[in-house]
Amino acid sequence: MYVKICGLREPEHVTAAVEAGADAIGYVLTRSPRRITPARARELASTVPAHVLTVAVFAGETPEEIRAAALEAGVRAVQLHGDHPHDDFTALKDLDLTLIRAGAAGADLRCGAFDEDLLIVDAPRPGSGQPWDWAAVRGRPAGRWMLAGGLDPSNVAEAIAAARPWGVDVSSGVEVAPGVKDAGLIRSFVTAARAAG
Ligand SMILES: O=C(O)c1ccccc1N[C@@H]1O[C@H](COP(=O)(O)O)[C@@H](O)[C@H]1O
Repeated sequence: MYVKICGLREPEHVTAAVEAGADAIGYVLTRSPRRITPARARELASTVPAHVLTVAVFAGETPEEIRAAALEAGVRAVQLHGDHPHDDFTALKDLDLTLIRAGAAGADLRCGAFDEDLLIVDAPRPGSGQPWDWAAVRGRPAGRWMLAGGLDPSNVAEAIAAARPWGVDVSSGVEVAPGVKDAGLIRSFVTAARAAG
């Protein structure tokens, strides 16, 4: 089970995620209580070992804005959340970064449909922490896809059993307040996801 922990802002939480065995770590560079600057993301990403994917999260920015911020942040992947057209992915292809497409269950659920490398199937409101009907997508997404939206250490096993994803992605569910992560919750989430997967 591939595990991504998103919305990290503090070095101790990056360390907790890496030590717990997370496969990917996300930095939100778009409008959100978790937003950080590309410079801060670079600082946080600089300590992350090469086997962990560092991801910059965007929602609605232009390919030019995404390109500039991702290069400044020095990440290994970009996540385009929401209604980004196929052309936005094409425009970023030459960056040679892992491309992640993220959207709600109404979108095209074939990983690779927009030339992306990974797909995230999320709740209608990203980063809201609201659980949704995970079982509704069971058997529908194809390829390397992560389930997101309202996951936490106590429900991730149930969500995995319901949707049968390739991976899981969490933000609010490992926080004690919006934008404030908790190292213990991060560790519990990774452990629970791995045990269930
Ligand atoms: O986390 C955010 O604030 C955010 C803002 C804008 C786009 C994406 C965002 N995060 C993504 O939302 C889900 C996690 O949601 P949840 O909080 O666990 O319910 C995940 O895909 C994040 O990458």
